[in-house]
Amino acid sequence: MLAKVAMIGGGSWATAIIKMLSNNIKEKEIFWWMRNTDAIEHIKKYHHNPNYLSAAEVKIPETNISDNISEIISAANYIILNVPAAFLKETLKDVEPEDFKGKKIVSAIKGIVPDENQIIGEFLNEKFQVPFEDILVISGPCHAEEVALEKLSYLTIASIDVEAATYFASLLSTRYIKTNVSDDIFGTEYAAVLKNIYAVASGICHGVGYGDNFQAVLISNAIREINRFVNAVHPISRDIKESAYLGDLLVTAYSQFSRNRTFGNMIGKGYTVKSAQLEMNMIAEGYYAASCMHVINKKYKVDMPISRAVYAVLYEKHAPQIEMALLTEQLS
Ligand SMILES: NC(=O)C1=CN([C@@H]2O[C@H](COP(=O)(O)OP(=O)(O)OC[C@H]3O[C@@H](n4cnc5c(N)ncnc54)[C@H](OP(=O)(O)O)[C@@H]3O)[C@@H](O)[C@H]2O)C=CC1
Ligand SMILES: O=C(CO)COP(=O)(O)O
Repeated sequence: MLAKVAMIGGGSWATAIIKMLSNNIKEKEIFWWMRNTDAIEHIKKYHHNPNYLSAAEVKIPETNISDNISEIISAANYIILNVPAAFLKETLKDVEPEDFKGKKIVSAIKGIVPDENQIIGEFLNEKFQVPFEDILVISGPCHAEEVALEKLSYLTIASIDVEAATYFASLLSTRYIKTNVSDDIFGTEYAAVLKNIYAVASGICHGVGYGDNFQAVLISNAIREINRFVNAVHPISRDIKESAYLGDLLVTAYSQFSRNRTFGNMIGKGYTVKSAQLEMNMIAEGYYAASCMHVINKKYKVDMPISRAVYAVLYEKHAPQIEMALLTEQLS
């Protein structure tokens, strides 16, 4: 059966995945939903997304592109959700559980749905009755900007249905994209959410003046926090050093392209949350995740000093300089 893939979202990661899908040689039909009608007209006319990855001139092929989400979802059998988690409920407000029935729903989102405090898989399962077997997750250390430049990158596709994950991975692989497959949807999602908080921490530390030596200690502690948390939520045998976990943490904490690190750096330098968000024009998921994880961890009570420190800076207005100094006393 010919794969029909729908992309829901019009940001940088959506644009990068559209590029992968269109550079991949397997025959497929691509459908694309975004809310911005001016961008839709621009893409139809000039084959570039005017607002995201525009500097790299990512070429968009002839695509079925529309702002009618129901039409786009009904046309496809693989639906990639790719808006920041904070906007997922609004994006899917006119979508019914019936619309997702019999389709594979792929989350490319690395975030938690606010208010619900659920990872995307749990949210889809509870609100749209999508069986867990029909949920796929795209993760791994991979910035959209490097995809645009065709720099070698590795993605992990996770699903309980490993055969579906393997097939979907085969639609993404290209000369510059290699893929791994995993069955750990819960660990993969939570690790991707948490690394955004640690990338914010990394940026804050850089912003207040800590150097590479401390950064290495921070990230060594961060991977242990991730390990403790995913083991508490979903205790299976996994190697936390795999690229979907440790690799994603490293790239987000260190890369010049990371939205979360950039956001944290501004906070460390004294910007308010509002002004940092306005300056960026892109979404740092770690900001929302810090609050959601604070709530979720009330249930699990995992020791997470870095996550707690980021929450204190972003939501309790603690001074970054003081909060990070207190944190240094808790790391080893
Ligand atoms: N960028 C990357 O390298 C990677 C991102 N991800 C994940 O992909 C997901 C999407 O992020 P990314 O593509 O980077 O996002 P961007 O910051 O590039 O784009 C933001 C997106 O959010 C939309 N948006 C902004 N405000 C609203 C709103 N109020 N209501 C509805 N939609 C809104 C924008 O639409 P509009 O343009 O119309 O304003 C745009 O589509 C995130 O979960 C991220 O963690 C995962 C791996 C890599
Ligand atoms: O998940 C990512 C890279 O793997 C993207 O991280 P940022 O949102 O911080 O850029």
